[in-house]
Amino acid sequence: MIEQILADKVLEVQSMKVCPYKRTKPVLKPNFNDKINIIAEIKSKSPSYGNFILQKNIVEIYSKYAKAISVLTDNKYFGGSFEFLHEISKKTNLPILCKDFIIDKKQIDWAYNSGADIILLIVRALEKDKLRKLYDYACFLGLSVLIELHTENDLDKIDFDATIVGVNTRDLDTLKIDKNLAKKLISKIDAKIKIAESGVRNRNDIEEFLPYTNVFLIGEALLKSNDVESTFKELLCM
Ligand SMILES: O=C(O)c1ccccc1NCC(=O)[C@H](O)[C@H](O)COP(=O)(O)O
Repeated sequence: MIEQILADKVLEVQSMKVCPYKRTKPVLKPNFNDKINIIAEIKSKSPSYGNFILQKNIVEIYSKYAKAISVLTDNKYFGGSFEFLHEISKKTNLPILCKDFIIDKKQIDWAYNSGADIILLIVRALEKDKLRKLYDYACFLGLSVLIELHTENDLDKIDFDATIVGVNTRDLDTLKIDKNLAKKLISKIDAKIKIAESGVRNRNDIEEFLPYTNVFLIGEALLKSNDVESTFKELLCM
């Protein structure tokens, strides 16, 4: 799956124009100092789930309970766009994570100007040198960077001091969730902020990861909920 996504991304990047937006607000730094911290994700669809029906007041609810909002900007597989991120950034005071398959500086410029505060770099998607260059460029713009790992091999590509490191429980080829592999990997990371990403659906999943981290990137459980506030309360143990 990931090979196809990346091949499509190369074509998308080649046809990218200059971003029409100009960033006006300062870049926000995420704060994950609560007992449980949720980065709540907005996407219209995903390859593993299908289509989501987005509630009208979703940004408002997320802003009440989450510590940051993750916005998918990939269009083909997740139904997102930079325009969508730009609109969301105008409606919240939370830091925004631009979640995309970033392979080029141009995408970082779009993320920055559209209002993102954090970008995602997926280690599996990048050569070691490219990963470092994109990381340095995002830092130069003042953005935070979430470095995403899937396997232990990914660790070999990180020769810099990554502050925010996430472990995605979803295998990018099969799309299957493996929480045990993720827990093993997360315990090997020495980063200031560690994030458990994907497949966190309920309070039990949170409890399972709490010995390893207290920051969670959650999309599906919130997006398919009929009562998003109650789902937040369950996940946050309120
Ligand atoms: O979610 C997918 O189907 C997917 C497929 C291929 C590559 C990436 C994919 N997901 C990206 C993510 O990392 C998740 O959107 C994010 O961690 C939230 O996960 P979830 O809570 O399971 O929606």
